[in-house]
Amino acid sequence: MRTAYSVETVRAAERELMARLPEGALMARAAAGLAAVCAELLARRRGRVYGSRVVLLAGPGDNGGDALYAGARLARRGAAVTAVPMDPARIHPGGLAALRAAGGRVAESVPARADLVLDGLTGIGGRGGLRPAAAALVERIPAGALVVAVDLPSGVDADTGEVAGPAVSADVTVTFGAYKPGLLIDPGASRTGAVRLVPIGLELPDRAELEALQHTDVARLLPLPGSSSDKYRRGVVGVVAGSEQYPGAAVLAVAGALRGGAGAVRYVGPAADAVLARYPEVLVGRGRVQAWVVGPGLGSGRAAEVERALADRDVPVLVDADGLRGLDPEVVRARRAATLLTPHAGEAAALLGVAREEVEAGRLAAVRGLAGRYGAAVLLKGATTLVASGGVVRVNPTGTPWLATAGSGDVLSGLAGALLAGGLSGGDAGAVAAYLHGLAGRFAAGAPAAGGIAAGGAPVVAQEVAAALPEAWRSVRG
Ligand SMILES: NC(=O)C1=CN([C@@H]2O[C@H](COP(=O)(O)OP(=O)(O)OC[C@H]3O[C@@H](n4cnc5c(N)ncnc54)[C@H](OP(=O)(O)O)[C@@H]3O)[C@@H](O)[C@H]2O)[C@@H](O)CC1
Ligand SMILES: [K+]
Repeated sequence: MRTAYSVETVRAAERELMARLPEGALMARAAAGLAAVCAELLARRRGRVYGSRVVLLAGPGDNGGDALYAGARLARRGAAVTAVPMDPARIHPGGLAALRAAGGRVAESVPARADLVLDGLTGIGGRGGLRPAAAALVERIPAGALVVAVDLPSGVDADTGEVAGPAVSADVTVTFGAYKPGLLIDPGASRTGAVRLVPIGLELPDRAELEALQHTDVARLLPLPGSSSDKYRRGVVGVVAGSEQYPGAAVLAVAGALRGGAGAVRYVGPAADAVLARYPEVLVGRGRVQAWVVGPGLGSGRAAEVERALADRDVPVLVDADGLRGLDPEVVRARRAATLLTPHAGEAAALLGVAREEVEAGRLAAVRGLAGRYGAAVLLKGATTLVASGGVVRVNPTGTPWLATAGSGDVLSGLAGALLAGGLSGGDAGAVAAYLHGLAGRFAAGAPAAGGIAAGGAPVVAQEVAAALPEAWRSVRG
């Protein structure tokens, strides 16, 4: 499990550790780790550190101090290091002295050429969008320079990933002691480049503010058939989806459910012919199920079917797409079995009564808000999909922009429904489904399976994502 901790938690751990260590020891650890990553990047780019041009954007706080101490280490290895303070009257005194002693210099403006720029303007002490003096330095970062963010890209909110105004876009982010939520959640996550964690000895609580499942966590959660399993024990998923206008949504939700390990899928709705033509194994009509999936492609005027599924209070229900329209929090709160809501930003905005942009800018607050309001698990789709339930938020690390394609969400609904039917809680079903769905998207696109938002690959269609789900299962199970 990858975990991310809030600024408050990191600061508390830092205080506890500092009390036991000589002054400056923590910053020295951070700077040593930061300099080592920079040296590695310079060696890869230029063959050596000696003679490379390094620029430090130095803010007034300890983030600037980290950059200055790391710069001093690089200067001692023969790099030409220039620090540019955001405010010449406020620069970390110890860091400045160390840099000068190592032969580094200070300039008022950003040099026109650089191999590497260290962004030490603001770290976990940054608030809101960058102030004009900081933004002016960021604008002058020379083209072609590698940008390494110190702790986090300046202008990104460490706790939420919100970006209010100008912010740095880094190639690499070197973060200290713990991941911060803002490094894993968009829009901040798309500013970090590759994230490298430098351990500095912080002792952190077991419960993190944000979690990201890894292969082994998903493998542990996957419901697998045992020797005594029959199709009912593996779980029957009821899919209430599709309409005359959108029969494809039914086919894709059914595809996701079948590939999600359901023992059987029961289809209810007007698209039975289309479903059966593709999947003759599907049962048609109402009957006993272990989980319902309601909403994909329903169109309007079908609220009664959504209410009927939710009224079955002891059967888990996933509500997606058209099923989310006007969803009553009281009805959901009254349920005993798991409820998983899977909105995209627009649907989440409608449920919260805010603008879509507000959800996109504050995804963490939105997913928490919805989970709290409905007393349910909520999966907020997006480039970094978030799943909130019972006070825990998980961010999906396997997403790929190729999944932003028509019908991809229908496959996800069926998949998560099958996991609910297999006995997973709403939060686990959502997080595991997002993980497998992201991996399948990457496999279908021919993109790398690991790493941040994968850039490689080619366009995919939703059917291919469903078809790649078995490969995702196999890769997770190892
Ligand atoms: N915690 C740890 O374990 C360790 C922490 N370490 C390091 O310390 C960093 C935290 O340092 P920090 O607390 O000094 O805050 P920091 O991020 O430098 O920013 C504060 C300064 O920025 C300014 N400022 C604020 N907003 C701004 C804006 N929008 N635009 C422009 N300026 C803005 C603000 O100005 P003021 O409000 O005072 O006018 C203040 O002067 C942390 O990220 C890590 O790098 C490591 O060395 C060791 C282990
Ligand atoms: K920074």
